[in-house]
Amino acid sequence: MDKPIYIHRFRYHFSPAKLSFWAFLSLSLFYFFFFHHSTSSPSDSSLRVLWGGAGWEYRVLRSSRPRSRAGGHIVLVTGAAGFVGTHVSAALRRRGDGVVGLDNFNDYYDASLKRGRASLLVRAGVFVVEGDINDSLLLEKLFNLVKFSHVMHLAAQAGVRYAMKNPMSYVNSNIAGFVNLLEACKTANPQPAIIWASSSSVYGLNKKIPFSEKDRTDQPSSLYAATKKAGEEIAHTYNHIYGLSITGLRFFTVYGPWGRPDMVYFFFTKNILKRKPVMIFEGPSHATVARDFTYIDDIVKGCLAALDTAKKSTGSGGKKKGAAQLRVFNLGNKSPESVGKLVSILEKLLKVKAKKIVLPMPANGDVLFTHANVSLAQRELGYKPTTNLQTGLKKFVRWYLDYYSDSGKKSAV
Ligand SMILES: O=C(O)[C@H]1O[C@H](OP(=O)(O)OP(=O)(O)OC[C@H]2O[C@@H](n3ccc(=O)[nH]c3=O)[C@H](O)[C@@H]2O)[C@H](O)[C@@H](O)[C@H]1O
Repeated sequence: MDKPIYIHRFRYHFSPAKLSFWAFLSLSLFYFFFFHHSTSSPSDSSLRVLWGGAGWEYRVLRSSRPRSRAGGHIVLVTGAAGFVGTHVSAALRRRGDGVVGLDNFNDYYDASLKRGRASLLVRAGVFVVEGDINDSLLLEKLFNLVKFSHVMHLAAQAGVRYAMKNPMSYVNSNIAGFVNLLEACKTANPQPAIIWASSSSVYGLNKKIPFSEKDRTDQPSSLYAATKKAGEEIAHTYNHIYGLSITGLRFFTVYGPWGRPDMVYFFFTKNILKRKPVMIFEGPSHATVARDFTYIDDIVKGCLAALDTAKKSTGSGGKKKGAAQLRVFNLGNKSPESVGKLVSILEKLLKVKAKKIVLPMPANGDVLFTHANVSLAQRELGYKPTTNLQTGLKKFVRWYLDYYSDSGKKSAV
């Protein structure tokens, strides 16, 4: 008996070879558009472009959703794979805010540490977009996709001494990148409120201690400090012209687990463990060099409080509708300690005697002393640092030993 005609037609169209071909083609197209499709950025061909596509948009949107629909901020965190950025992103997500991270994963220091932090964030439910704050198209795309209520801007070229080696990286990130971000924020609808990382280094050669927000900041001693000071002036302009609500936070030498390997507490730990010498700088006439070392958990609390107390920006469509909030706060520990004391705490925690070399501080942009007056932050943000250097370093050392324990895989750089 003849088979019905439709079965022949079926066989003709769906022979095993053709079926495999079409299946392969559809899967490739799906994979390409969902995971790999990226948009090119003509604005700067040097920027690595790793964003765009339906899958990427889906991840951005999912990450931006607050846990509960009622309330909950929607925050873009720049520098999310950085030291402070990771801790702040995780804390925001833990309490239920929607968080989208952004980071260019540059190689200023060991990028695998940044990848490790980003993996932590993925597990916490935060998607970190790989891209640069200088990429206007990317920022435009993100602001079109998500109505961010806040931007926590922590992406920056950090480090005081590196500014002598690579000055332009400070200009690119801390000035050009900041302006590019503010341009995107000013045109966004709604305009987000911005909280951003300034630095204790803006006090520069200021001699009055403890440093208060009212003290002079017109004598930066490093290019890093000068770019952060420029950021504060730029913030003033965007607040004044466009009604952006902006809060600058002057961080004082932040340290802790998942910290930055270019900072003293981190590479001194590495050197002590490897029985290599540590250089302790001293000022003229053997003056002690000291810092108001501030533990990361205290900084995170300050960042979240600044975000929670930020008023809305007043502009829309790039136009100011009324005066907007402009603030700056010190976030320090109120309790400076000498670098020598830091070394003696590390020696005890690591149970290794350090090979100390004391030498005059080179003319590298470092200042002798920092000490925060945090009474403004205490009054307005309820900021109250609670971790002393001994306790904070203990937590850092515990993390360090654990993270670098399988030293075959990771090596501190
Ligand atoms: O608060 C800030 O705004 C800045 O804090 C941090 O800068 P600093 O306070 O300079 O911290 P860090 O490098 O750990 O040096 C600590 C001390 O060790 C001394 N120092 C340095 C090197 C050395 O070999 N020996 C030494 O004694 C050195 O003279 C200094 O006194 C951030 O890096 C910076 O990005 C910014 O956020």
